[in-house]
Amino acid sequence: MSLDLSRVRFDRAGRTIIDGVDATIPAGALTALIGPNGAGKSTLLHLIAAIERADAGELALDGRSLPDMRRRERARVVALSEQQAEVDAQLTVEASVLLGRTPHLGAFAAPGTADHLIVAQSLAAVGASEFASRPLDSLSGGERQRVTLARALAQQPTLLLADEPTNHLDLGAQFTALDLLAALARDGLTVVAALHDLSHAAAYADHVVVLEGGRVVAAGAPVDVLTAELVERVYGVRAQVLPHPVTGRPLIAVASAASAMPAVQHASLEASERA
Ligand SMILES: Nc1ncnc2c1ncn2[C@@H]1O[C@H](COP(=O)(O)OP(=O)(O)OP(=O)(O)O)[C@@H](O)[C@H]1O
Repeated sequence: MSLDLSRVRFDRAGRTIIDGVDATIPAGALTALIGPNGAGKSTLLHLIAAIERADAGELALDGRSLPDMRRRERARVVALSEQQAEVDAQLTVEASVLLGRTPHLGAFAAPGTADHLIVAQSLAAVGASEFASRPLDSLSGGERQRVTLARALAQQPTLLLADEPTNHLDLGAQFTALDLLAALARDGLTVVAALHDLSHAAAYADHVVVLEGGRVVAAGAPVDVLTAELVERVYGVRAQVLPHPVTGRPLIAVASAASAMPAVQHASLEASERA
């Protein structure tokens, strides 16, 4: 299901955080949402998931307004994977992932065998089966991250939003999570992942949307968007974009963050060199 954002605006505390976002997120593809800290990535995911309501604009999934959908119906089609502080830390991993089934259960209905099977499959998909019976608050950051993604998978959405899904994960687990998201997209799921690692975005995304200051400053195929010029302009970092030796996808090699340093820092460096 394709997602269309049109002139989306969101203000908070007197500031415009999302400032007229227009974007088309392709169906059955992995879209990377990238941009510097504070660009508005998490906020935009919250607006799509209707956790927050936009002050203006439209957010539509296959032509249907997401904010206007009934909550329960929306929860059957959209899942947001983010590390949530509010989930009861005493819950077991299994019970927490089972919460993902809630939108699919009838009123007052208990989860059935099929729901437990989906939970087990979701835990297996993220490599979290072995800690299924442990309380959430006994998990490491990376283990918790996997459980968070498993809960979103258990929701069996058609649109999966993942906020920094590789956060806290070790190198192998990062690629396992990205492989999983890419495989889900190939199977028809529309995936939007906020990512910080541009090489991850380049390696895995079919489409990239770059946010800066609450605005879309570039969007398109990774090879067209992730240029050295864009990296320097948006992140203030000098980089070389090389072809990955195996995949040929862009690989962002950072040569220097010098252009990101404030002038005062240069001055103090020079002073310390003279001393
Ligand atoms: N409750 C709030 N009150 C005021 N400003 C807020 C609030 N929540 C977020 N913001 C501001 O909105 C802007 C966008 O924040 P958001 O978390 O969406 O950015 P992000 O791109 O996800 O950043 P990061 O990469 O650091 O996670 C930031 O400037 C942030 O300070």
